[in-house]
Amino acid sequence: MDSILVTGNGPLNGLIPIAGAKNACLTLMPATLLSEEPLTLTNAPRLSDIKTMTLLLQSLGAEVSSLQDGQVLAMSSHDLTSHVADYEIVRKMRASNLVLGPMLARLGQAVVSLPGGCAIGARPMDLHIHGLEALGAEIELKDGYLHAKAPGGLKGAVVELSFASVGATENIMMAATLAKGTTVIKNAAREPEITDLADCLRKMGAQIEGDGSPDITIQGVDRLHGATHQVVTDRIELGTYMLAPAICGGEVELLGGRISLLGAFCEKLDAAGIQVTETEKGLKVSRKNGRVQAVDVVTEPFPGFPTDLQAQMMALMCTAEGTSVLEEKIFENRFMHAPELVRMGAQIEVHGGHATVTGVEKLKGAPVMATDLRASVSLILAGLAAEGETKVSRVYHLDRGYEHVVRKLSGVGAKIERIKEQ
Ligand SMILES: CC(=O)N[C@H]1[C@@H](OP(=O)(O)OP(=O)(O)OC[C@H]2O[C@@H](n3ccc(=O)[nH]c3=O)[C@H](O)[C@@H]2O)O[C@H](CO)[C@@H](O)[C@@H]1O
Ligand SMILES: C=C(OP(=O)(O)O)C(=O)O
Repeated sequence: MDSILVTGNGPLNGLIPIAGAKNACLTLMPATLLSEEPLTLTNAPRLSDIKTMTLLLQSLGAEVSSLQDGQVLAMSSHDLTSHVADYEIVRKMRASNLVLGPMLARLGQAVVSLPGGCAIGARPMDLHIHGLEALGAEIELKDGYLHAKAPGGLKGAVVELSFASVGATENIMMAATLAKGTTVIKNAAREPEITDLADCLRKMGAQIEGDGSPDITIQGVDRLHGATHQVVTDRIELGTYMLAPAICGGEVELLGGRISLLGAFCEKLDAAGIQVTETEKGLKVSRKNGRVQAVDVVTEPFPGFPTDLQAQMMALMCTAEGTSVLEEKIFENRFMHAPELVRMGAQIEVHGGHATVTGVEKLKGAPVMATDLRASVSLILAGLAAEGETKVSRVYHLDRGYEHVVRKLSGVGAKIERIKEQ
């Protein structure tokens, strides 16, 4: 298993290109199942999760080719040969569940392994199931698989989500594009990835309004056609790399970045003493002056502070002036990075869903272990600001969501290398 070796090396300066969004691409790819005609995605990120989704779609009979160094995904679902999403693939990646809505809509049936819990939380699928049942699907759990069918086709309905789940909104929205009549999703998720999916579906002929607001209306159509779509910028990769000059000093421009993608994250950076300026090419980030100030953070659905940036923000707070409280309201077990940061000299106390961080002058390098995707990058950020060497093991988590981390960070002056281990 490979590891990443980081040595604290002072301020960072230069440019970092931001990739297309993993979480957008993982819902855009299953959208190909809605049409017999080809769907081409440009600006796809080169990540292991994208490879996993490629394998899943191929196992269903879709053709998926990765062109131009993986940045273009050319997909066709003309002849689907299976409607079963196998446990062996689904267990590797929860987002596999996003084939459920499209397969049900196109084929009238789908068998999808229930993903089960993961390190950050239990993550049930009840909202996906209730939403699809409201559209007329019959769903039962057998042998660990969701068996879904809609023999008479799906019918539009009003679906009120008790929580603005990203995945449930995506599954229901995709299914509703081919349902008969009108579907309204109330309390829908408003994340930029939802709007990106709606944009792509509209290019395929879907009739969708209201994405980006809590009420999305979908007028079902008989069929969708092919399209080409550029994947939106990855706001989580963007936010992660914005924190690099915030932690280390210096000035970094994030190519492709936009403030509108970041919601409350930018407001918190401003309050912490970080300057963010929109440029023609992206966002420029530097410290305003002096030490970063402690700020309190509560994770919430978009446009609130994203849970996927909580671990990275905690790394910043570890050396801020004062005490901050980070409250995790989306996932019940998303503080596993805290004990690893403590090994680097951070002062953090976790009580339930709250972590209290008292800033120290300097972190110290240490061997640490990545426990999930965002935890792994938070340890790298902390390592960049620490004295000495930090070795982050289990970096396969990192490969799920960050392409070319070593190249991108060494490009702005960081001392970072990947160590290949047998
Ligand atoms: C591939 C992808 O896009 N992943 C993102 C997506 O995950 P994902 O779509 O899984 O996240 P959700 O918005 O669905 O989950 C948010 C909360 O709702 C709960 N819930 C969800 C569905 C359900 O049927 N029942 C239920 O109780 C979950 O357990 C969790 O506590 O949004 C999360 C929240 O922004 C991000 O952290 C993930 O990076
Ligand atoms: C939690 C994440 O991903 P997933 O939903 O695929 O587990 C993430 O991207 O931080």
